[in-house]
Amino acid sequence: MPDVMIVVPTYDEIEGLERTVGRLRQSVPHAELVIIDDGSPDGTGELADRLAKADAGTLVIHRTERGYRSAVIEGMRFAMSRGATRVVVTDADGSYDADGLPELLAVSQSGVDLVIGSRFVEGSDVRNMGPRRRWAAQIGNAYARAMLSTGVKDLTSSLRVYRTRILERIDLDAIEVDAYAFQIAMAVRVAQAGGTIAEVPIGFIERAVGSSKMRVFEELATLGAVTKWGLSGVRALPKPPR
Ligand SMILES: Nc1nc2c(ncn2[C@@H]2O[C@H](COP(=O)(O)OP(=O)(O)O[C@H]3O[C@H](CO)[C@@H](O)[C@H](O)[C@@H]3O)[C@@H](O)[C@H]2O)c(=O)[nH]1
Repeated sequence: MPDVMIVVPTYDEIEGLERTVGRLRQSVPHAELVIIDDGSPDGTGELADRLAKADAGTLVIHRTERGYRSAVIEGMRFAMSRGATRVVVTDADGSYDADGLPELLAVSQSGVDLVIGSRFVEGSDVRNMGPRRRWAAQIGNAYARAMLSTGVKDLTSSLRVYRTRILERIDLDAIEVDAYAFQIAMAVRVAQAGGTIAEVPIGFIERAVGSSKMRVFEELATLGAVTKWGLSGVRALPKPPR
């Protein structure tokens, strides 16, 4: 029974997947890793099968539906069904530095319900992020912080460690937003469920292989969702970590 399950959603990530999985498995060898692939046309699913065949700690779920949010939620549920106490979620392109994961897990082990690998706190090391994406992320995060009255600096980071005890208290089916807004919604839900949240600085290098699946409308949809939540009184005031 794994204590930690790493969830890696994939769609057309054939170029970077093997390296990313290798680095994650090396960084946290005691964890299991599950790739959730949505029938990628580029053969990512077949590559995932080969990686799983070569390594008992790597697993694959093939889906016929498509979507980041539903893939991550499926991975979370799979982790819970296998008895994991912590779920790591990260991207397949290797942009979030796997070397930082043990530190995130140590903070999680100390009892924090959601540990965010943060690009925007002191000590983080962000490279190659073009000005448009950097500004979109920073302005979006500043807006969300103000609207939701939270001090969390990187609400949209997708390198996270959740304790399953907090996921069990969240109605995952009730989350309707996807992409960046999904990341923010999860932080809000953790806070509303009484969970603690901490940020840990990480290394981040903007993807060098493959391409982003998120579209500009996702950024606009995120601003719309944050505005709606903020105006209706939703707050993401996490309990400070003990
Ligand atoms: N299974 C599955 N995986 C998907 C899908 N869409 C995207 N993914 C996977 O989800 C991860 C993130 O998608 P990207 O396309 O790399 O997103 P991004 O635009 O680079 O945005 C990333 O950074 C943001 C913060 O700046 C994050 O908020 C966002 O979640 C993501 O990590 C990648 O591993 C990608 O293959 C999908 O429909 N299905």
